[in-house]
Amino acid sequence: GPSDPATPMPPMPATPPDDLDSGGGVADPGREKPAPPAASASGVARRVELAAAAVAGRGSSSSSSSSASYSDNHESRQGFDGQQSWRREQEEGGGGGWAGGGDSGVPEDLSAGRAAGGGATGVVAEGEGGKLRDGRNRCFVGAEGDHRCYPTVFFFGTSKCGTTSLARWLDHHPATHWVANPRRPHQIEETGVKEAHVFDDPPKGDPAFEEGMHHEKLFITTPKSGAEDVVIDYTPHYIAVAETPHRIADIYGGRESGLKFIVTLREPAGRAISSWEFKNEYNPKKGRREESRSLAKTIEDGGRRAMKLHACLALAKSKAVSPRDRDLKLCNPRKFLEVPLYVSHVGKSMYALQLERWFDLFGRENFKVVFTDDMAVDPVGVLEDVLHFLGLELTSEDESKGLPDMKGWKKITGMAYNKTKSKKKDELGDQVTDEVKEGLRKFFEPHNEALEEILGQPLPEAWGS
Ligand SMILES: Nc1ncnc2c1ncn2[C@@H]1O[C@H](COP(=O)(O)OS(=O)(=O)O)[C@@H](OP(=O)(O)O)[C@H]1O
Repeated sequence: GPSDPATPMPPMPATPPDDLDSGGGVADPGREKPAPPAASASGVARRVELAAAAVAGRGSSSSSSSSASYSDNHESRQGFDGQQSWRREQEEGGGGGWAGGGDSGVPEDLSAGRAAGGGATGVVAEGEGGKLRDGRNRCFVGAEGDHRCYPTVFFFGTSKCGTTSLARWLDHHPATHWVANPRRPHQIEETGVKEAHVFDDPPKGDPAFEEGMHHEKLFITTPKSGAEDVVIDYTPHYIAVAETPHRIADIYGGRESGLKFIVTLREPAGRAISSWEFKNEYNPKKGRREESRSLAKTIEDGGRRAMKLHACLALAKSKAVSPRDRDLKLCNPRKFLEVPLYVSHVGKSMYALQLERWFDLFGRENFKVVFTDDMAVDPVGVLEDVLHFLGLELTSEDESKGLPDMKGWKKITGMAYNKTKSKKKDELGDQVTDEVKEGLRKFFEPHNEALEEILGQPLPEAWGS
């Protein structure tokens, strides 16, 4: 992995400050995507009420700061800057938002254009971009006449596996569009990558985000896009949350839904250490480090917990427990691993346990697995592979279908993000001994074997001990 000095890494000219999160929606100022199609008269069925547009117009001003440490940090639910103003607006009934009138604001039937909820109006595109599980169209036309499509691609790390780099590389392709974060509705109008967090955990006690409101969240966070575009929900943490694949399947259906998934994976010991380093940071809002355990303690705790989860999953298999009961009840990681799951450094590196849920629901064939190792060695090749998986090309003469030349891509993929600073590595280096690293790698050996089996492809050689 990239922490291994023997592995060549591309130059990292664009390393952002540590606190620049991958969810900040940092748009590349030099890059403009071609405008998505406006609603054409022929593509328009009828006007419907779209409360979402009202929400989009009243984003919280406090949440646009790029220095907000946001990435990988939501389970804490404390001190989230956008949340308070959001809730206040909900309580005040501000502007007939999607929660207005006791209705979610999502039209009951997008394709039929039936009115629902509060004040704004919009138009529905008929029959483009496929259907959701309940028969609604995946694409619709917003209040301002712009065309929007729900995502059909989910890109979830694991975090610390180079997800930010790959997402930002992909963002340079003109056909990619990114789902915004429902707690930061202003992001809908921004271009650029942001972590969506539509299908993971609702903040506790906020009625606007209670369980079961994922459809509504998706509806308000869907970016301007055409049916031919690739709309991506990028949320590295999804892999860890057992509820997430079930929530997605409830809306889209399973294997037959046509959804695609991108998953980046890194040698698990290296990932666990990077995750521990990342969280070993003083959080001024909390007045403490998010992760205060020593690395050794993390490994001991995490290993013990992870093995219990492993045993539960084996039991569920032997008793033929349904995937839903297994994931949501019997073997929910929250019962076994560290909560918040963001500090489950060992548990989140047990990729097979997590991917099994996704493969069961959506089919292995719909997943593109990217090894971080390959991103370091052949970034253009990795990106091309991912783009092909999405039905896209690196280059095209048509500016809506690719970049004009390879030179652009070489430069773009030479950028690597979220590298742990050497100052921090030095500070924590005493704990990251060869012995600890070797111990961790040994621990993960059987899990890597399980991973190789469910992936049906060999793991990078560098993962071996
Ligand atoms: N191109 C490329 N090739 C190989 N490795 C890379 C690349 N880009 C980023 N990185 C390394 O990935 C780590 C950050 O991963 P993420 O962006 O997923 O982190 S985060 O979860 O979004 O915070 C982080 O690892 P550590 O430095 O070990 O912490 C980065 O150095």
